[in-house]
Amino acid sequence: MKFTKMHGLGNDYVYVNCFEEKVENPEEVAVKISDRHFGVGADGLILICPSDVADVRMRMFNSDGSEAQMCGNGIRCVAKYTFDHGLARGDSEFSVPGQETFKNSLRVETGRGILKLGLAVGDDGKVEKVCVNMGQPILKGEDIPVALNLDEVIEEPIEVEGDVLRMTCVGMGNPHAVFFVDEGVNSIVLPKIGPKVENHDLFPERVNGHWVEVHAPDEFTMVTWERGSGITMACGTGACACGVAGVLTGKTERVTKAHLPGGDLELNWCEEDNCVYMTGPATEVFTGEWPE
Ligand SMILES: N[C@@H](CCC[C@H](N)C(=O)O)C(=O)O
Repeated sequence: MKFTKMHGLGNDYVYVNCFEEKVENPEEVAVKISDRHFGVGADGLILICPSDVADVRMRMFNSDGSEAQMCGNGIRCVAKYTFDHGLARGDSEFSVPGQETFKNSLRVETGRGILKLGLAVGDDGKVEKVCVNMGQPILKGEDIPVALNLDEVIEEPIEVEGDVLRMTCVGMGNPHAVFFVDEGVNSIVLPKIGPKVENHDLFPERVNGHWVEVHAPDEFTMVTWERGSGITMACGTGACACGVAGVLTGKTERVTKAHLPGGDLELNWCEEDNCVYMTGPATEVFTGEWPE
């Protein structure tokens, strides 16, 4: 099986072009191929497949083999692969209301529907940066899902190992719980608290957990424990959820820069269409062949 290793801000996945390859058991392959000692090493597996309704369809599997609805860093890499490898031409325009216009765009079918993306193409004809319309955030408790019968889950208490924390929950197709911390994100012991939050009874489908330090209304730093993959260097859907949580709690403005361990993302929860726009890089690292 031919594969391509790609990353978005260090959130790395093994990508398989399913226009050419067939992956019989992606859940099992994801676990084996993601292993950093016995496999290729990645946060998971992403399949780029033909679609009847969009340019391509993506399926993403965490390193524990679970399938997630969406991956923000992954979709930027899917767009780069699709354009750079000629799977689609992407020759129509894409614009962010009242902001940038991109000459090239793509439509990607995901577990949360069809998402549109604008491509910034460099002088070498390859995609350098991608802006994704991540859709409208999901705020109702049961839709995220969180086991709380609330229209919005803002600064609600959650007990973790005897401590009562305050969480704001946002769905970006997949579920996110955001914790604002005053004492800096380095004070968070992710391997200890991450699994407790991910598997807490309040989250029927588990959850991605993020800890956020706000520096200014337009700037924050975040660290992440991802559902199904643990600590990652970046989480795109998570950054969008943190941007939305910042607005809901009155801590940030709608346009923000998120600092993640692997680099920065630009976020815009646009008032005009209620959609979240996320802009960041996508990088191809190497190609290889997996024997199984
Ligand atoms: N790294 C991703 C999110 C991947 C899926 C997540 N772990 C989940 O299970 O929901 C991103 O960049 O959004």
